Amino acid sequence: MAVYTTIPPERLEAFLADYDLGPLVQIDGIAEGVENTNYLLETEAGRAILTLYEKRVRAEELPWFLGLMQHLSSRGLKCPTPVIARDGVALRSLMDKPAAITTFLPGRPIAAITPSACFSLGQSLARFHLLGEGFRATRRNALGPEAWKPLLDSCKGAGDTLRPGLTQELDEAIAAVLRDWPREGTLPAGQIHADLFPDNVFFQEGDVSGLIDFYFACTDLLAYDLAICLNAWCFPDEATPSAALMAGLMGGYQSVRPLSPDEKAALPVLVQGAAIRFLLTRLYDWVNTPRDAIVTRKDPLAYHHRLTVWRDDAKGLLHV
Ligand SMILES: Nc1ncnc2c1ncn2[C@@H]1O[C@H](COP(=O)(O)OP(=O)(O)O)[C@@H](O)[C@H]1O
Ligand SMILES: N[C@@H](CCOP(=O)(O)O)C(=O)O
Repeated sequence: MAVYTTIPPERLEAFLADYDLGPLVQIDGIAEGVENTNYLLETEAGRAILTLYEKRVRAEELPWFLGLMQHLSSRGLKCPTPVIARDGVALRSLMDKPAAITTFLPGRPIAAITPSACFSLGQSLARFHLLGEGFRATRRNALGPEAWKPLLDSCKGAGDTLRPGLTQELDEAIAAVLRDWPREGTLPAGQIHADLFPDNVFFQEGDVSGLIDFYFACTDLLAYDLAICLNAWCFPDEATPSAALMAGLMGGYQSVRPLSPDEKAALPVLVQGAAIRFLLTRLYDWVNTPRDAIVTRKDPLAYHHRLTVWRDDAKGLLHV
């Protein structure tokens, strides 16, 4: 569920009066998503998404996220763009929470991941990276390598209840990955999406029709974004890697932005880092989400499987 805040009709009407969208035809709460409250708005001007930003997104960072979306969509990336109100401002307040309207994107997440879907995803990811070049403001990755050990420590050994020995194993894996992590300035960096999972990519007739959910986006290594996608898209049963899906993703990406030899050489450590990052945030949520919460907790061990696979032979699997 992702409707944490309901809006009385008179508050909505007053909010919409600041826009040039015409009268409201219909409003529906959107069940998908976990972080924010999302509504599908239908006005005389067409469809749009109304988002009320809930606790986990820091209000002071919203101008950066909205600015990046505006920058990328105005340069042709298929992603939501903030709708500007009559006073020229996109980020507003509704029900005492930050709120914004963004454009609606057609399409749906893909039902079954195929090599050609991965190719199309790779192309979109590379375009994101190239088009992000002109967006100068930066945002540090709050879930980057230096955050992993504190995140593990904050779980206070709870991982061992999911898998005996997991805490120590992760402690050692983090240390090993940090030792090999590319030094600052050695690989191309820029704006990355950082959470481009299958639920955040819409498809129409087999091709990507839109990228959504920019609220983990940050400034980091471009190849790390590809490493996140290799984890999220190329393990169809959550444990076994698919060579065909990886080839599709790598091929699509490199058809738009070829990786440098240094980026290729770093990919084995970047995929391990990406597996650790999602394992840890899922573990944190596993420990800290009340059992009766309506949100479905995601399985941390799915990323332990991936980490094991990468540690075994990332170089061979990725052909780098
Ligand atoms: N621009 C958009 N166009 C169409 N649907 C959208 C758009 N943005 C969000 N949605 C819908 O809202 C859902 C939740 O959005 P998302 O940004 O993933 O929320 P959360 O940040 O809460 O996880 C998506 O799965 C999708 O169905
Ligand atoms: N993609 C992350 C969780 C973040 O969820 P989202 O709904 O905001 O994309 C994971 O799978 O662990």
